[in-house]
Order: sequence, then structure tokens, then C-alpha cells
Amino acid sequence: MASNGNGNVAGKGNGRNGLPKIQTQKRQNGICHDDSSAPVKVQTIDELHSLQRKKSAPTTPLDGVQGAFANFSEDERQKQQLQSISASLASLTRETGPKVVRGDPARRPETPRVAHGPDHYFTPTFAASDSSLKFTHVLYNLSPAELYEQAIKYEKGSFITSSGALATLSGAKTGRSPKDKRVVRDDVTENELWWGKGSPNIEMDEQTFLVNRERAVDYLNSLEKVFVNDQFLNWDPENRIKVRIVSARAYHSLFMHNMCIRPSPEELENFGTPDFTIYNAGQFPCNRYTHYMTSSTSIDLNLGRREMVILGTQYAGEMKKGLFGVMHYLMPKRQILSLHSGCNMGKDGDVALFFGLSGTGKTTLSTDHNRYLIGDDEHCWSDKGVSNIEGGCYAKCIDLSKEKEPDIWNAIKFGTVLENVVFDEHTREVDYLDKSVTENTRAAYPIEYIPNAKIPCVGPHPKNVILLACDAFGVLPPVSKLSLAQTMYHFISGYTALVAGTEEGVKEPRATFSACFGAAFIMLHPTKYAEMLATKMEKHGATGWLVNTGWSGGSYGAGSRMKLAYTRKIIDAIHSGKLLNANYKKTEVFGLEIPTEVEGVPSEILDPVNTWSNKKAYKETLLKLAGLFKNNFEVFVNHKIGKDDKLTQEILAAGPNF
Ligand SMILES: Nc1ncnc2c1ncn2[C@@H]1O[C@H](COP(=O)(O)OP(=O)(O)OP(=O)(O)O)[C@@H](O)[C@H]1O
Ligand SMILES: O=C([O-])CC(=O)C(=O)O
Ligand SMILES: [Ca+2]
Ligand SMILES: [Mn+2]
Repeated sequence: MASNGNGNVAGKGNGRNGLPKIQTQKRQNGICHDDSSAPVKVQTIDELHSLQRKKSAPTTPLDGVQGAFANFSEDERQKQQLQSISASLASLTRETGPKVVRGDPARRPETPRVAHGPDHYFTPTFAASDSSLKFTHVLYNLSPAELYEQAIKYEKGSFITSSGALATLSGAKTGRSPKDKRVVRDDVTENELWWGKGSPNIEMDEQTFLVNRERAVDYLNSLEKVFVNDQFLNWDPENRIKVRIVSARAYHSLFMHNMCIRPSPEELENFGTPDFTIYNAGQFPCNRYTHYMTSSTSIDLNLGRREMVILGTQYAGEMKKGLFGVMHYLMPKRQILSLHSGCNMGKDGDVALFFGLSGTGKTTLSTDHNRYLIGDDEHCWSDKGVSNIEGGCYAKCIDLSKEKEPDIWNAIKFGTVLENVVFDEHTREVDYLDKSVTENTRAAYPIEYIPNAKIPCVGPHPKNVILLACDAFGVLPPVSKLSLAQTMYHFISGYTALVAGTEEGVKEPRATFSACFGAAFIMLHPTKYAEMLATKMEKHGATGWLVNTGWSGGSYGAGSRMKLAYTRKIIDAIHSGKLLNANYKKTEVFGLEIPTEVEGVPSEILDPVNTWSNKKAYKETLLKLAGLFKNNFEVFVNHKIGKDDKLTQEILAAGPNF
């Protein structure tokens, strides 16, 4: 049917066959509602699009200039910023930085502001190679929304889930690669750091570091664009560290945006030179022919240069934990203890620390609806009290449920990075039970996504120090009160036993001992941290506790994991002070003081022997674990802790006796 030429579709209304003429409704004021709003005041589509985006406040760091930014023009500010970034990305052999411009190359900018090398602008230089002819576009401290767009447009495997989180894949590596960590051994670190058996610090020399650094920098400069994050670590203002993260993926930039402390626009203007820089070229492998390389993955730390290089792994946790290693070096130099622990505070200001290896419950148990969250994973304990190192949380989300962990569930919303989860293609509902990609699925969100986060993330001296162990052997009691010496013994041992969930055929729990509950991240000998912890706990009268979040009623296979609800009740009783004055009895072999009653927890589970139907098997398993503890502690028996031998002897006596 054709139009009749005057806007009326031919129809019944015109006396012919077909549809009636459409009547446009008149409003009471007589204005047709289609034309009720004023038309957009633009001449072209481009003009219309330019109206959509408002210019933001400037966010530019100034090199070395503190507080004087008001004297600089916006132009000057941007130049300074680009200079600083070009200097970060400079090749060491060519001694020049790339030409950097700000913004997405896909968006045609106005005349680009160019920086080439640290001190010259718009100076024509002769191109020594093709790489010096090209621009590197810098996406500087983008917002989560901008990073979402970058990820979705350019990174395969990026999707928005039904709750608004950004689902992403970390590639072949879905966890950290501790065997591929290298630390530069030079005249200084040679004497300062912990090297040799048991140490996580596998050496490399300065020259090899520079080879890998050049490889990473060349890779990053070969890209059309790089992401740069300038952020802070440590909520203690006197011991704040400025970090710059240069990366190739929006996923990495958003992850660090969430995990580090986010500067205010003013703080960013005065950012200046970073104290530490990460070059994350994770998509690009290291060269296996390079000295010290044993795989195509390398995570290289150079404390002298204050730099870290990542090659061959895109797992974002490497950046977070790499920086943690740096803090484990810098903070003890200032008499500040760095801790792989969660931390929260009650309404009355009582602070608790939660130590434990990966998967033992630091994040789960520090995120407590009745308490203020200070942080879930990395803290400092100074003379002033505790401070979180980070600005975000990194929660395991395998089997996550809204009922058991509502605060974490609700934090998985717009802005949150969801790593390696599986979701429904259409509804984008995440299936947290699905381990198809990995068991180590994770959510990284800013700490303020937890409703009762304590901002700023600092608190007074801890009252309770809770050591978490997920004992898949099922022989450690759900809770025991520790003497100071026992606390040190278990802190240095750093025990947990998980069941390798993804590996087929693995039925036996595997014991892991990781000194200070984080041997992978410490830089000094474990006894240095233990000594500091002992001094602080004694000085501030903190009580140590050992909490088993693992198996009850038998080992893995026969028993089952401790109900989270029971563990929460136990933790409540520690916080409230009720457990401190409960009735206790001593266990055999480990000599642990266990309460006879805890409110809300069945009394019979408090002594694990009661929960095993086969008492002989219990005793055998108990002795087996005790043997593993003893073997592990062998390397520490000749180390002195404290000024005299007294504490050392007490610690040695605080282990299992059999
Ligand atoms: N009784 C329990 N206590 C604590 N966590 C439990 C318990 N039962 C099951 N879980 C589960 O164990 C996991 C604990 O992981 P969590 O993220 O808290 O580890 P983490 O100590 O923070 O490790 P990481 O350092 O790797 O972040 C969660 O998935 C939690 O749901
Ligand atoms: O670093 C990671 O990948 C996760 C984590 O917190 C840990 O393992 O302690
Ligand atoms: Ca955690
Ligand atoms: Mn951790």
C-alpha cells in the first residue's frame, strides 16, 4: 500500500479499503506531544555527540612539584604528565622515551599533545628505528566506565554480567606463578633479603632484569595504546607509597584501580614521580634463552630500580602480590610489620587480625556484617596501629552464595572485576559453582563496596590475632587459645592443608607450610617478621587464636568442611571477649587449649576426636600431621628470635609433643 502523498496512509478513513487514518492526540494545551520539547541546538551529528560528554576536572601529576599546581596552565600540566609517562616507558638502550599522546587512538582527538623523551617537546628528532616514528597513546587513570568500554570493545572474553560486574578471562594462567618470581640480587639485597632454601626469592642479576625490562617496554611501546594507573598503597598517610602501573589491558587497569588506593583529583595533580613502577607486559612471554628463565613466564622484582616487570602471565594477582612483596621490604625498614592478613574492628574499637594462607577465610571472615572492615588481605602494623595497604578486596568466589556471604555477593556489581567465572550466555547470570575455567574464580572490588567498610582503612592496635588454617586432615580443633609462644610457632609454621580441587585423582589432603602465612611474599627471613609480631602482641596485650576452617568429622573424603555458620559463631565469641574467659582443656600431641563450650556451636565438635568414628584413624592422622609440623620446623630451630634465648626456647617447646 502506498502513501497518498500528503502524509496519510491510504485506508478506510479515506473511504477506501485498508487501515484507518492515524489520529495524533492533542493535549489540553493544544500542543502535539511529539513536539513538546525544544529541539537540540546543533547543526550536525558530530556536534550532537560533542554535547554528550562534559569536560572533566584535570587530573595531571606534576613531576616533583608539590602544591604549586595552581601556577600551571592545563596545557603545561598535561605536558608534564606525558613527560613523566614517556620517561617511565623509555628504552634503556636508546635512552629515549616514546612519543606519547593522551587518549584513545580510536577517537580522533584535537591536535594531539605530544611528548617525546623526558625533556623535549615537538622537537624534531631523527627516527633511529620504526618504533621512534610511532605514537603510544596513553589511557591515564581511566574511570571504571571508560575501562568497561575499552575491555568490551577490544578484549575478547569481556562481558557485563547480570549484576553489572565485568567478567573477564586471565588467559592461560588462572593463579600466581611463584616459581617464576625473580628478585635482583645486588650488593644491597644480597645482605638484606632472605635467600636460599625455603626462600621465595629466586635470584636474577641486574643485567638480566634489564633484558626483561627492555622486552616489556618494547612490547608496550609497540602497542597502539597503554593504560597507566597512578595510585597509592597504605592508608597510613606517613607511610604511603606512590605506585605507577603500566599495562596493556583494560582488565589490568580496572583491577588495579579497584585494588590500590584511588587518589582524589587533587592528590593526582600533585602525584609527581612514582616510588615504584610495574611494567605489565603479561601477554608477551619472556625469552627462555635469557639467563635465569626456566619458563616463558617471569615476574621480576628490582628493589634498587624500584621496578617490577611481568612477562608471560596475565593473572592480575601478580601485580597485587608483587606490590605486597615490595611493602614486605620497605615497611620493616621503618619498624612497621607487614602482614598477610585480613582486619576488622568492632563497634567498641576492638581490632582483630586474620592470618591465613590462600583460601582459609581471611576475606570471608573479615567481611562481617557486625563489624567494620579495615581490609581483607594486606596490612601494616606500626606504632600507631593498623592500616590497610590496599583500596580493595579480592574475594574467592567459587561456590559463593548470597545467603552465606551477602556482603561479598552484593559487592559484585558495576565496577567489580570478575575473573574466570562462567555465566549464562543470554541472561548473564553467573554460575558460581562452575569450575570449568578454574577453581580460583575471583572478584576484585573497591573496599567501599562493602557497606561497613572503615574509611580511611586504619584502626588501633589489635586485640585478637586469629590464625586461620583450613585443615583438610580434620584433626585440628575448630578453635584453640594460644600462648604467645604457640602463636609464634604457628605463625612461623604457616600451616594449611587444602584439597587440590581441580586435579583429578587427588584424594589426600596436601599439607602446605608457608612461613608467616605468606612465604611467597616475604622478603626477609621469617623470624624477622615473627620477632616484630611477638614484640607488638606482647606490648599491646593481644591474644592469639588458632581457628580451623577446614575439616571436621574426619579427613577430606570422610568428614566435611566446618560449617561457615559455626566458624562465624566462634569468631563472634573471640571478638566479644567471651571466649577469653571460657573453660579450657588441653589436647594431646599439639597441646592446644580448647574451650568446652562456645555459644551457637555444638560442644561435641570442639574436640575433633569426638567427631571421628574411627578413633585409631584419628590418632594416626594426628601423629602424621604432627610429624609434618616437626619436619617443617627443622629449618627454624637454629634461628634466634628476640634478644635472648628465652622466647626461642619457648617457641620450640610450643610445637607438637609426641
Ligand atoms: N568454615 C569456613 N570458614 C571460612 N571460609 C569457609 C568456611 N567454609 C567454607 N568456606 C569458604 O572458603 C573460602 C575462603 O576463602 P577466602 O576468600 O576468605 O580466602 P582468603 O584467606 O581470603 O585467601 P586469599 O589470600 O587467597 O584471598 C570461601 O570461598 C568460603 O566461602
Ligand atoms: O594473590 C592471589 O592470587 C590471591 C591471594 O590473595 C593469595 O593467594 O594470597
Ligand atoms: Ca582474600
Ligand atoms: Mn592473599
